[in-house]
Amino acid sequence: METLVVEHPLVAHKLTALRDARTDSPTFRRLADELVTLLAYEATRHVRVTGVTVETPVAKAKGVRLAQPYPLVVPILRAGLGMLDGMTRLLPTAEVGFLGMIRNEETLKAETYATRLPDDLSGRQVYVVDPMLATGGTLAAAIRFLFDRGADDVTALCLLAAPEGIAHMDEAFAGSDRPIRLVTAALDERLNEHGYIVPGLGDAGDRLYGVV
Ligand SMILES: O=P(O)(O)OC[C@H]1O[C@H](OP(=O)(O)OP(=O)(O)O)[C@H](O)[C@@H]1O
Ligand SMILES: O=c1cc[nH]c(=O)[nH]1
Ligand SMILES: [Mg+2]
Repeated sequence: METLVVEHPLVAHKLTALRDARTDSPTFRRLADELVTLLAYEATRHVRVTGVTVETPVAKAKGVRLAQPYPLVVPILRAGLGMLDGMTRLLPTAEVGFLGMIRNEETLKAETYATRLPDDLSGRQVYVVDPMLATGGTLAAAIRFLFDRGADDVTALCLLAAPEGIAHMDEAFAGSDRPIRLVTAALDERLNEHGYIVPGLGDAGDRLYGVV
């Protein structure tokens, strides 16, 4: 997996405020949204475009527009929903599919409880959004699901990643001929004994939407 840690003072500033345990849910949601916009700029560097010519008021100009089929954005519920609006603001013509997944907090295995995606993703470029890459079990299962439906190019955007999760992804997709990219605002130190990212930001879903 090709990993990009976005190093930018505004990203670092917003991420620091996001990590702060005193940050309330409304502020957390706003910061997550703003961070996605900054990450999406880097994450869409490989978005497929096609050449076009337009007429300016002065002359013809060569340019590009997004190629069809348009990209698919897939938030992993629940926490990934906090990154959806920021992504579609930058890619307004993208379609949106949904994957509901929850990590069993005892086994740390990901369980899928909802899927709402096109059956055929052949030739589709997909952007998966989920704030946390911890053990990597959730993201690996999500990408397997997308590959099974034919997706041929996947970029994951997350706010925080753990080295263990990246290693898991590299192992799970070793030898895959389909590109997988990860764009993250930070690579943290490690996981703790409960599978939480350290220093992390706690449970992203709970901080966005409240404890369930
Ligand atoms: O890399 P992993 O070890 O699989 O963990 C990461 C997953 O955990 C969190 O979701 P969670 O299961 O808490 O669900 P939620 O979004 O409903 O809170 C997070 O949003 C990821 O989906
Ligand atoms: O640190 C973590 C790990 C998994 N899921 C979260 O929300 N936070
Ligand atoms: Mg959670």
